[in-house]
Amino acid sequence: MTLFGNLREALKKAASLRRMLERECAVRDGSEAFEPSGGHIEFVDVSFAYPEKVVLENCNLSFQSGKITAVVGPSGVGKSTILKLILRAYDPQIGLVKIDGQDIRIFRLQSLRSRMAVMEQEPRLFNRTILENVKYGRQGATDEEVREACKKANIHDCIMSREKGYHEVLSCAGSGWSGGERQRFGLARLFVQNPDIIIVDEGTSAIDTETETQVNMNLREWFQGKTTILIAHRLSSVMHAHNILFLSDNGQVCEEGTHQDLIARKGGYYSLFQHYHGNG
Ligand SMILES: Nc1ncnc2c1ncn2[C@@H]1O[C@H](COP(=O)(O)OP(=O)(O)OP(=O)(O)O)[C@@H](O)[C@H]1O
Repeated sequence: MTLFGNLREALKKAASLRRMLERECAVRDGSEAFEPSGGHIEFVDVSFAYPEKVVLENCNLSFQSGKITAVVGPSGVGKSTILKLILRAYDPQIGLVKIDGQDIRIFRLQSLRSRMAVMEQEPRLFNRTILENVKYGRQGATDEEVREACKKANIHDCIMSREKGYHEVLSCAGSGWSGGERQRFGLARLFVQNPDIIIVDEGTSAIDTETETQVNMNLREWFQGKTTILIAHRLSSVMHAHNILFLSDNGQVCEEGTHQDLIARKGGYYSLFQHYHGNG
């Protein structure tokens, strides 16, 4: 590309980012406290476009309360956009996102987001003690709650084997701890927060495949009874979901069911799975 071509592209991106930020400010705060009763999430006839691109058109989705739903589909189909709409980074131009039957726009943003968590597979760490890093999940959490969360996240013994235990100060990069261990700090933080709705976006994952598979295999156990959305950019893990939504262009659900259902159907999901794994 020529220098002018590059410049034009850069300016286009900057303009698009500015418009996006303007739109983000345009998300209006609601007035009601968010008190989910089950956390059943629905997209009702949702259409959504970024300034230069229509992503979802008349999209209808259902995420059952207390279950793991995986969202799968080709790259660029709108998987991450779906989670941005649930978190209200944006509002759809047409249609509704509902939780337990209520339009999520009525809720205070802070209240809504405090009951949801995006599981960060490479969590942000702070130059503070382990105790403080985990307490970041919920203001006011006690030391005992942190310890319980770390036990559940299977990192307690590892912390206790260190000289300063929970008082060891972490570096922002978490140096001296493995990717899997850092991921477990994030998990402990999430247990402390105890949200009703959990979003796992594999796109943010910088961990190795083995750790990732381990994480996804444990989702059922860790988040039993919580509405969990697994945005699956790769297919290594969706077998463990209670339901899989396989999306085609513009967010249409073209196949839905368990991994076994969709493999037996020998449709688009099956082909994608074959493509990644060589055999079904
Ligand atoms: N902020 C944005 N502004 C403009 N277009 C965007 C923006 N974010 C995403 N897009 C475009 O919208 C489409 C859907 O993006 P999204 O990230 O939701 O897809 P995805 O299914 O999660 O993709 P992948 O599996 O590759 O991560 C893509 O074509 C993407 O280029």
